[in-house]
Amino acid sequence: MRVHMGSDHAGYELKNHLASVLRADGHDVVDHGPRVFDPDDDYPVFCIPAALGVVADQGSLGVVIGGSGNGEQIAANKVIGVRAALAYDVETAQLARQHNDANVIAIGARMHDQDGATELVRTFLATPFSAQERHARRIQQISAYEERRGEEE
Ligand SMILES: O=C(CO)[C@H](O)[C@H](O)COP(=O)(O)O
Repeated sequence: MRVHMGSDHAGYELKNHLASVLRADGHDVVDHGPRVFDPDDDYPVFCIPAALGVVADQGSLGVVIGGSGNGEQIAANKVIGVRAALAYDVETAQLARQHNDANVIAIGARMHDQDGATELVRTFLATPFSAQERHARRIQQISAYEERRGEEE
């Protein structure tokens, strides 16, 4: 599977670690940066391109990483077609796929050790959407809102 990744300085080390783990697992990783560690860099610069990469690349998934994962999730969710979920344990990583058909996972590098974060990402990538009618219906309601965004409610 192709995996689009982006982070900021706080997620830089974990992003690089995950990129090599996922490549070893057989995934095709596209690294949207940062390419070098800069303690003053900003997550939207890298996480929005990663999210755009997911939307432009059908069947791919995304991983965005920062200190908490919050801003990275917010930035990714501004891209139309992205459903980014902040996963903080294995169950939220699973549910993000099963119930929400999330196409981007956000991870807080300051909240987990490398092995813990790796488990969350592997779980996310390996879990399919349940396709249950009630979940598909709710996702469709979000997509419909996205399409009419800016129009009067
Ligand atoms: O998690 C994040 C956004 O939600 C950022 O990684 C975090 O805010 C960066 O903090 P600092 O610039 O103090 O290292």
